[in-house]
Amino acid sequence: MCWKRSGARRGVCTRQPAPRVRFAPSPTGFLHLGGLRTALYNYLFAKQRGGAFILRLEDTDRTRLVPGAADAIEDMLEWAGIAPDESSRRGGDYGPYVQSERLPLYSQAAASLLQTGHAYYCFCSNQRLDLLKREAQRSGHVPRYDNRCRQLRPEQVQEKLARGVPRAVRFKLDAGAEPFRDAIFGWTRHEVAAVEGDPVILKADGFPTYHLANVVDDHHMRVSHVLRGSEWLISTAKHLQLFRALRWTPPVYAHLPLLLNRDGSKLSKRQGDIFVQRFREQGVLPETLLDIVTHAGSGFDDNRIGRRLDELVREFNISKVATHSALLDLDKLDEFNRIEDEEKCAALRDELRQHVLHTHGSQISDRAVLEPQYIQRVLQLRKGHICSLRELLNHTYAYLWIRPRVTRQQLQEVSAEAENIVAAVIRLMASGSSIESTERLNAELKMITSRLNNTKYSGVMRVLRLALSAQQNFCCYKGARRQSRSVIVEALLTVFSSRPQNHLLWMHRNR
Ligand SMILES: Nc1ncnc2c1ncn2[C@@H]1O[C@H](COP(=O)(O)OP(=O)(O)OP(=O)(O)O)[C@@H](O)[C@H]1O
Repeated sequence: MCWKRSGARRGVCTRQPAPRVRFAPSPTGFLHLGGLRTALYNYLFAKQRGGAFILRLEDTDRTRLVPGAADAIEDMLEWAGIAPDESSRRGGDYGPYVQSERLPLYSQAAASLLQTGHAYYCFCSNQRLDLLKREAQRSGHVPRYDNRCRQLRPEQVQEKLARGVPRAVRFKLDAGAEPFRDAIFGWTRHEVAAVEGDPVILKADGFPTYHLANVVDDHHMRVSHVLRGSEWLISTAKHLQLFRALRWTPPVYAHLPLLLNRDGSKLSKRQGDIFVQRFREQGVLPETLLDIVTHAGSGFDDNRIGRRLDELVREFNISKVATHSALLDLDKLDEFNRIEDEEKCAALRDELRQHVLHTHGSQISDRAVLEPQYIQRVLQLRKGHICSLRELLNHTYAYLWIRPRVTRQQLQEVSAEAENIVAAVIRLMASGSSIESTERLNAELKMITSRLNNTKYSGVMRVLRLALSAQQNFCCYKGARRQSRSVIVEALLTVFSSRPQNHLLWMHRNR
């Protein structure tokens, strides 16, 4: 392999075929940040080598299915910019991409294992299995199946089958353990038969368990590399035994460290506050979430933030993925969540438009604020200042979308020259001068100030601030309460350059 970890035998780096990697969540809940990171690393690994990123839904645990979760998982991958190349939505040559639609493949594999003597029918009732479990717990042992049905003679099996006794299929675990080399954890060895009873691979309802379905699908979908959470490391010995028994070549395994909550517990679907969807609803930017999850872990030469997706693809280095789990630091969210470049702004336009419509809908009298150029302008001017799109919807920024309610009297209370200031600015706008930069606008406003009697630049700013926003102060971003003139100039510039019917003009006509 070209990406051997240190300690592994150095081999000749031969050209590898493009990898096929899969992200295989169960739709038992929505995508959370831990799942997002595992999906991202699969994506990065595939894209870096010109391979395919596959989404396979593991929905064999029918009791825990959450309606809508399957679609929502793919929606969130798309939103994060890491859409799969193959999935049930996108299609592909190796479908179906949902396990419940692949049942015949699992029955065939189970039948083949039964035939070659690697599996057997288990007729044990749930009551017996419960009893075993309770006895083990009472005596302080880890519960495990006692492999009783392994000992059934062929005629006993036939008799039970003929009577229609409910049965599962169990895989015969080999004693002993062959080591295998995990691409992240290095050489690993686990004597699974010493601690576990023979696992069920096909349940009485005809559905496979995770172990069989995983192996069968990875084989038939030609998955070359499995990058999954490290909670599966211990099961890998079992999966390799299944591959061997079925005479199939296993994929390369790479177990990724888990993302943990502050209290050290694994992020899980049962914890709504870390759902990707939740962050999206709060207006958090997709790039920010990718930053957060990559920053928490490892896999890069350095831990800088603000990488674009193509940079993540280029810079991802699987040999740098650590084996220890990482704590998720959501306090970093603000730091990460800045709109940094124009490319990202463009992608966010539609989303912001939806948010604006949703928040201010009926109050919007000036439809030009919904035009892409205007929204783009707002994003460009606010980039670097806001932490999330949602901030652009709170009252501080309402002036960007709806007309502020300010009366002539209120303006006059701020300055006796209010009337003249507004009139001069409106003349400037009407003159058709192209004012594209804050510097230029600043200069013009200073010029206006110099023509007024007894009014300082700060007085002009106060009037304009009130006229534009109905606010005495601008609080421009979380944690930084500023009354900065440049903010007023910027706001004015936004209104100036992109809104045909701007507030000042409107006020002038309707006072
Ligand atoms: N906290 C986590 N950190 C990193 N990867 C994770 C984390 N949780 C799950 N994964 C990985 O994401 C993939 C999809 O996981 P899955 O859909 O089973 O989510 P889950 O949170 O483990 O589910 P559940 O909470 O129901 O156990 C798996 O490869 C899994 O190992």
